Amino acid sequence: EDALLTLQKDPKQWALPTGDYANLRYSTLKEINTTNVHKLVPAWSFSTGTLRGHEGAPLVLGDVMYLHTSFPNIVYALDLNDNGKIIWKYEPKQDPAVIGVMCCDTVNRGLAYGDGKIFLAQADTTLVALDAKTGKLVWSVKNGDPSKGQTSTAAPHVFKDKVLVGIAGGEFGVRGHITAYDVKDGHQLWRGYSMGPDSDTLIDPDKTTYLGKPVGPDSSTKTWEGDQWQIGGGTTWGWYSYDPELNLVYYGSGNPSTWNPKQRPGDNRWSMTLWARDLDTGKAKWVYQTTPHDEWDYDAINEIVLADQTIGGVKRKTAVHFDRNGFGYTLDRVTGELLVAEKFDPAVNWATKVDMDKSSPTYGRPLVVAKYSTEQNGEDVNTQGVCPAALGSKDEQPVSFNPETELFYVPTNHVCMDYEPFRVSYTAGQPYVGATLEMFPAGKVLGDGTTNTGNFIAWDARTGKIVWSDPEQFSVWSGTVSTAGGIAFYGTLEGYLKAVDLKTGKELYKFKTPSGIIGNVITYEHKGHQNVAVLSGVGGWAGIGLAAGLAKSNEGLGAVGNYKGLADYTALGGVLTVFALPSESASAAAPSSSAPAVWKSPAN
Ligand SMILES: O=C(O)c1cc(C(=O)O)c2c(n1)C(=O)C(=O)c1cc(C(=O)O)[nH]c1-2
Repeated sequence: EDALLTLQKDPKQWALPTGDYANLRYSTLKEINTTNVHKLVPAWSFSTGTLRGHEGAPLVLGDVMYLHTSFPNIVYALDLNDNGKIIWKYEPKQDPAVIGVMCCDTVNRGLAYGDGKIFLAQADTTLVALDAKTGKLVWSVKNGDPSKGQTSTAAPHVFKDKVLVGIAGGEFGVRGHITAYDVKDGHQLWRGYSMGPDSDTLIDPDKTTYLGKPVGPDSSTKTWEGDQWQIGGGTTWGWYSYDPELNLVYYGSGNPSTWNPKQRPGDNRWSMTLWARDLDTGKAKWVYQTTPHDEWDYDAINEIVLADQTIGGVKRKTAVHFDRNGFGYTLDRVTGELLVAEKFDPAVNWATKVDMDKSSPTYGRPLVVAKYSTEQNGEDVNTQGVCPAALGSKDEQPVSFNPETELFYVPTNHVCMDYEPFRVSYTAGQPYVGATLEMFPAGKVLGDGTTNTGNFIAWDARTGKIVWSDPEQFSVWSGTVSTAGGIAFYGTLEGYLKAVDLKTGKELYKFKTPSGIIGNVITYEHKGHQNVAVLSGVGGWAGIGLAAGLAKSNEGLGAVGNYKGLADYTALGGVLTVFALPSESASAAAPSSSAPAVWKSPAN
């Protein structure tokens, strides 16, 4: 029996960092709906005590909320019955040297729960299991080595009786892997690398498939020159999903190292790859590489959402993925068959399309436009006006799928770049980047007079079409939740929590929180009433200028110039804000026996 599976079906709680195994980020709660959401008010708030970027979201289990922070990754257990009074606090002791090898701010994407424990993957790659009741350390393991550039930013994911963690450090030549540990005592069960010999990747040459065909022996190593795969990147710092019926885990691997494509001939498999692995053995069932031989840093780590949809009259178990490269992919998650691949950002110009002709030698591959090929233009040549920019048409900020509208709600970037590769040599623990970038609004390339660097869109993954698109001044770097109340919530880099109508995209509510939002909105129920919670705290790659105090336009791996306007709207600081309807409208909307007391001051 899988207790977590039962727990995630209860909309009163938010038990997984992704909401549920499928990563739908959908809630059946509907007390807050299209007609009353404009009345939403902050009920209580909590300063996390750290300043830099706050990604992810708290967990809610019963009357307790578990909250994490940016480095040094403090964990709080907060009492929901007492406006967030601290039940316990855990503060890891970590060597601050790790900050120097974190590429994109000192973010952490959150906690996981299972077997009575709260799991934290610290920046220094230590995975700790804390007693959920007391905060006492139960066990800890080292998953990597920061002196080699290995760090942790992703949330751990508990699937059944295993806790899965990834590794970051693609800009330091780290070879990516995903590792499963036993929730009980932390002993390692399996580790699957993104690249290397079949015994490392846990690929079976005869059984693991790529677009329906077995991959054959040495499918990874033969696409690299010599032993370059050993420093090949393909890190695993995104969100993972799990299908209990198929017993398969889904996730994506990141960019090949270095960013200079000339230095690593070949397809660089299996970087930039969507993976389906057996939860118990780690064995790969299928792989699909979105960007073979990456020339732009289009990591494929973005989440894979498991939604069941009817496509061409056939009911499918689909896997939907919005890649950094600007294509929205729909695959059959049982077989890895490619069903749809279309651009979800109108700016995308590096490829004309993904070849969908099964008889073609380039089947399943993007058709690259020569002008935007940093490989063809070569080293020390500035390839200009490539769309999207390295941070993609979407980065790690997760989408939501709404089963009622059958649409995906997608936080996107609308940013292009100039990209100049240069030669680098590898030294363990030193940056191994190999390109300089400059980023700017996509309108500069499109020539349409627009200056927005984000859009919040609704997407139909059955056809690969944008249904509506709301421009945002800045990239939408916050994750989304959608509800049975007909609303999607997301945050903006200026700091607004927003609610929009699922059908039309019409803005129904906004509230300016204390700092820019790069966290993911969640919703849960407490004492009979629906609450919405979000972490503010500007940072991440988009907010790195503010978070790390950088000012030169091409600093922060090229992001600083593009987002410099943020300083006119917001400043640093981690704060959780919890929203609810005021008591009169809440009772009118949904009569309840329990007292709607969350927004009353403790004095009442
Ligand atoms: O290659 C890597 O290992 C790696 C790690 C991370 C990270 O751990 O945050 C990011 C990236 N790459 C990256 O390419 C990227 O766009 C990015 C954005 C962010 C963020 O939190 O805003 N992290 C990362």
